[in-house]
Amino acid sequence: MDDRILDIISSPSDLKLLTDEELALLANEIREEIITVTSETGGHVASSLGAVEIILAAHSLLDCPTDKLIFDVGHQAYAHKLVTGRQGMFDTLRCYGGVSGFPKPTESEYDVHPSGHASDSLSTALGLALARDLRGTHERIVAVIGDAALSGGMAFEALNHIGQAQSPMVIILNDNEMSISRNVGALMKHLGYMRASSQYRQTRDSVQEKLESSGWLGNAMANFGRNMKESMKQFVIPRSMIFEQLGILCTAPIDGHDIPLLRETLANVIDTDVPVLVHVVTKKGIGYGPAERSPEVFHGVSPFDIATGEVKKKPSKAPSYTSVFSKALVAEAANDDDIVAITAAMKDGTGLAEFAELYPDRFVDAGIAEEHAVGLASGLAVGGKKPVVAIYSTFLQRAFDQMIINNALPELNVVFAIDRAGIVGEDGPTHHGMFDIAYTRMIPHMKVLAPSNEAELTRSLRTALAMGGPFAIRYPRGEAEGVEIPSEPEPFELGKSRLVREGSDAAILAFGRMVGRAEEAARILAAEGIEARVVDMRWVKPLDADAIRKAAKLPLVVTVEGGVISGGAGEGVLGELARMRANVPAVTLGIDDAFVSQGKTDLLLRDLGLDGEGIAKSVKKALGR
Ligand SMILES: Cc1ncc(C[n+]2csc(CCOP(=O)(O)OP(=O)(O)O)c2C)c(N)n1
Ligand SMILES: CC(=O)[C@@H](O)[C@H](O)COP(=O)(O)O
Ligand SMILES: [Mg+2]
Repeated sequence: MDDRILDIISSPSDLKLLTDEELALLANEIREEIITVTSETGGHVASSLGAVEIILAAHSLLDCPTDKLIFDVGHQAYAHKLVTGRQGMFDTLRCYGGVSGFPKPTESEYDVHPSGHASDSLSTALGLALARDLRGTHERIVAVIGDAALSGGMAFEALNHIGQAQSPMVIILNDNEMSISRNVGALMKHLGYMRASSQYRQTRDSVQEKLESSGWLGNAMANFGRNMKESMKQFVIPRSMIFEQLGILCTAPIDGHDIPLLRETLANVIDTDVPVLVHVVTKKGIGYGPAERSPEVFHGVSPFDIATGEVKKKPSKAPSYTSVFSKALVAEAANDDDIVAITAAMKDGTGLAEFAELYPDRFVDAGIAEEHAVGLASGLAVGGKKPVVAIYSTFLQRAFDQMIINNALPELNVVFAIDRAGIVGEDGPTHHGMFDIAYTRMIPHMKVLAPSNEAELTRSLRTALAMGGPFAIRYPRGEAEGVEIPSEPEPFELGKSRLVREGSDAAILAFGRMVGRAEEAARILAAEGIEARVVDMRWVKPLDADAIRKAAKLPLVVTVEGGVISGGAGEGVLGELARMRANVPAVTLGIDDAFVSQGKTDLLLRDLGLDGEGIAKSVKKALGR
């Protein structure tokens, strides 16, 4: 590619030298770069394509990094990365050791906070604004937030505070009517109303203009037009000004792909002395046909063929855990009318699309609102239903309190289907499901299952629905193990593990996906003359005390789990050993006290010493071999 404007942009201040036409050319180049790179790396294509002009317009007016540009979720910020000195390494996007898919302060001084989880940008923005006010300085604070992220509880709480605090800041609402799938909720309807009424206002104003300038129609008609305008104002304003009622000035919706209009509007409000919301209407995926046509697919996409938009499928030996869960839940729901499935804006990601299709009345998309989703589940359970709440491990962190107080304390029948448990890969530290073992097992009344393969997953769901009470089932992202799935899954016995392999030199007590790795370790060890017993512990809570007692009779006990060691299942085993006064050396393997970076899951597990080789090495070290 010759003579690209992009290649001479080393910092956002370079954008100030460009005309509107040049900025529009740059937007095209950025789109081409995003599509080229993500076709190899995968990534959040549709949201990033939709936010290019917003980012260029904002950066061309702001003086970052002194001024602050904050991104909600951060999945739309690729253009920001490209104009803040990272285009040279942009082809490493989401790769091991490469550029993060989200804003990351340790990567660039232009990245304000580690984005990844939705709806937190406004709180951060207000915090920055209050800190600025206390300092007595005048930097500009701008937050970019999507229409779906704005519906999250944290964003609502922040709006409530922003309206009261009246600290100057600009909120750019990037309204594309989409979450990952179609956006939901009353706020989304309200935004639609604002868009529609603004279109109405434009038409009405232009009609009025024509009427007023037309001698042919005469004054009487013009006055009629004016009267109509006044009466419509009363109709339009009270219903559309939710933000203004909260004390936040709000612009009429504008086209978020029109750089001159964006720049003009932002220039008008950027030196505001009150909070202002700029309502920007965009199209998710704009500039790339396949992404425009299928924004859900191109929200977060694997590598794809640019010409056709077809996702490059890796050969797989097994279905994904998510799709196994999806089918198992549909099968359970066919026999039990009380089952209700709940997602927090992740219908496709959590595999609930088929359920939603088959049982629309028993499916709830709560929006990006994990706390609410879990609270709602509790209400449904009190009302006699059996809610199954499917949420990614990392996002369920948001609903920790609701799990404890609303669900576990009253011992309600709620099943938490915790998808993306453990290392998830390219999304990196904000998305790894490292904490769910710790945060579920500490909750009284909660039972926790960690299936080690797809057959175990179907049995786990059957067990949870049959046994009742608060139940968590954790399973990982990606391909399952390729074992046969029972057509009639048999429920488990409470707190009973499964012996996978016998051995007398050490016992490896493994949880979930780590069972396969432990078996691999046992094979490596066997080749060196060390016989390790491998136990699929199945239950994180209650732990199988018998299996632990038997393990304590061997020279070494090793636990392996795909989450944090601190507070994890291994520490539960240590507790059992202590209670038994067992005098046996024990090692807990898992994720040490650190966040885990991005990259291919197998690579990250290897780094963590949680592949077969790593586990075998730890066993040998502990045995002094
Ligand atoms: C707490 C939390 N829940 C769920 C998600 C998953 N998620 C990422 S982006 C997204 C949709 C965002 O929609 P919107 O804010 O409108 O931005 P758009 O992608 O439309 O630009 C969701 C549900 C998340 N990142 N964080
Ligand atoms: C930005 C975000 O939070 C989601 O889009 C997430 O990246 C989805 O992850 P999966 O690819 O595992 O569904
Ligand atoms: Mg959106």
